[in-house]
Amino acid sequence: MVGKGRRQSLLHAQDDDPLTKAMAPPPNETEAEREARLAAEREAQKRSDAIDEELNRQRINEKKSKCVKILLLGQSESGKSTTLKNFQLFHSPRAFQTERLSWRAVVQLNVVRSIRIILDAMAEAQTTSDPASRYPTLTPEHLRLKMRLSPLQQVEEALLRKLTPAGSYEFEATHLSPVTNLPYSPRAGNASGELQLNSLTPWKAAFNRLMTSTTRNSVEGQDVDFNDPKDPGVILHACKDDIATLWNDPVIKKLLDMQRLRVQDLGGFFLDQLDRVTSPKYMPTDDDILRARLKTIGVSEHRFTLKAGNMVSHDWRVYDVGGARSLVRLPAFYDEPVPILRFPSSAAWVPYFDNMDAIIFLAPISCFDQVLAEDSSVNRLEDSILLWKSVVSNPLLKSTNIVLFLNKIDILKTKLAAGVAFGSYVVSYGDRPNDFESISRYLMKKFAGILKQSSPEPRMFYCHLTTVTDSRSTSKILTNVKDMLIRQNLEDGNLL
Ligand SMILES: Nc1nc2c(ncn2[C@@H]2O[C@H](COP(=O)(O)OP(=O)(O)OP(=O)(O)O)[C@@H](O)[C@H]2O)c(=O)[nH]1
Ligand SMILES: [Mg+2]
Repeated sequence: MVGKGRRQSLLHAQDDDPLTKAMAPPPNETEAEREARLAAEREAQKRSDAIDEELNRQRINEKKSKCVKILLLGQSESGKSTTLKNFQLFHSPRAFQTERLSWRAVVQLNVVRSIRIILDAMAEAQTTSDPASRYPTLTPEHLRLKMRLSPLQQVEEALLRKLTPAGSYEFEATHLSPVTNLPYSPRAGNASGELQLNSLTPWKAAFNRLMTSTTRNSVEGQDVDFNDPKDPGVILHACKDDIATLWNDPVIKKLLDMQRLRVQDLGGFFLDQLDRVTSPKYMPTDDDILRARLKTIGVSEHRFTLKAGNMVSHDWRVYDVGGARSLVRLPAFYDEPVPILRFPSSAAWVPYFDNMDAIIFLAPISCFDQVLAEDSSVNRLEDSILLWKSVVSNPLLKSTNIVLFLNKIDILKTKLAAGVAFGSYVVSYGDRPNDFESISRYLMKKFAGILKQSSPEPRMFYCHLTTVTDSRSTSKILTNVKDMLIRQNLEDGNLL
C-alpha cells in the first residue's frame, strides 16, 4: 500500500517523468499543429483498439478450442448415463457426494420396480387361460405375499409425487404406469414401468426437498430424517422380509424363467442386497449409484476440468442423451419435438454432432437375447448395430473420433456361463464356440468392419470391452480415452 505522503511524491515524480515530458504538446503549438497532432493520436488509438480487439478474439477462440467435447451415444439402457456418472465420480467427486441423497430415492424406486415386475408376472400366471402356458400354480401363501406387498404402491406414489409437481410437464417426464391401475394389473401402463429423468427437470433438488425434515441426521453434509414415518425407506424396511421371501421362492423363480424375465439382469437390480438397501439408515455407496437406473430423456451437458499428466487443465463437456426410441422435446431453443438418435442427420442434432472431439458409443453386447422395451419386434443387439451404422456413416461425423464401448460384459459372461447360446440368436455366428473370447472378438470385428466400410476417410477408432458399473476398470479406460484425446488435440494444435 502506498501512504498518502508517498503517493503525493509519486504524483509529483510523474510530472517530472521524461516520458510524460516527451509526450506533452510543445508549449508553442499552433492551432493547425494541434489539430494535426490530435488527428494522429486518434488514428493511433483506433489502430491500438483494433489490435486489442483482435487479441481478445484470439483469446476467446483459444478458450473455445481448449474445451474437449464428448457425446455419449447408444440405445436406451446401453450405459451412457452410467459412463457419465463415472466421469462425475472421478472428476467432480463433490457434486457426486451431494447427489447421494437423491440416488437413495432412485435405488428405492428401483427396488419397487423389481417387485412390480415379479407381481406382474404373478398376475399374468393368475389370469392366463391358456393351459399350454403350464405356469406353476400359485399357492394361497403366494397370494398373501402379493397382498402384503401392496403398500409398496404408496412408496412409489410418494416418491413420484414429491419428485415432480402433479400436472406439470416434468410429471409427464417421470411418471410410471398409472398408479390407479395398481395393485399390479398385468403389464399395466408404460411397458417398461421405468422411472425417467428429464434432463431439464430439477429432480435432484426435488428429491432433496423430499428427504429433508425436522429431526435430522447429517450424512456427508446432507440432511436426512431417518425416523420420519413418511420416509419411503420405512415402508420398504417393513416389507423387506416379504420381498425376500418372494424373490427367493422357487415357484416364483420358475415363473419368471418361463416368462423369460431375468430381473437380475435389468438395470437397477438390488434384490440381492435387500438387507442393506432397505436398512433404516441406508445411504447408497458409489457402486449403488452406478447401478441405479434412471432413464434419461432429452439432452444434458456436463462440465469438468480435466488434467492429463502435468499438462494444463482443460475444460471438458460431456453430453448425455436419452437413447429411447421416442419423441422427446429438446431444450427450449428447439421448437419441435424431434426423434432422438433415430435420425441422426436431423437438423436439430447438428449442433450436437458438429464440433465434437469424440463420440463414445455404447453397445450393450449382453443384450443379444433381448428385445427393445420400446418395440418387442426388434432384437437389442441388432438395434445397436443399426444405430452404430447410422452414426458412423453420418457425413457430419466423418472425421469425429470414435470410441466404442462393447458394454455389459459382466452380464454377457454370466449368460454364457448359464448356457445361453449366442449362436441361437445371432445366426451369422453359426456354431462357433460359445465362449466370451470368441464372441467378443467376433463382435469387435463386426463393429470395426462396419466403421471401416462407412468411413470415407480414415479416423481414430478405439474399442474397449467394458463393464461401466465397475468404477475401477472404467476409470482406467476413461483415463486412456482422456489422454488419447488430449494428445490428439495437442497434435492438431487445438490445445496449444
Ligand atoms: N451389470 C451391468 N449393468 C450395467 C452396465 N452398464 C450399465 N448398466 C446398468 O444398466 C442400466 C442402464 O444404464 P444407463 O446408463 O441408465 O443407460 P442409458 O444408456 O443412459 O439409457 P437411457 O437413459 O435410457 O438412454 C443402469 O441401471 C446401469 O447401472 C454394465 O456394464 N453391467
Ligand atoms: Mg441415460
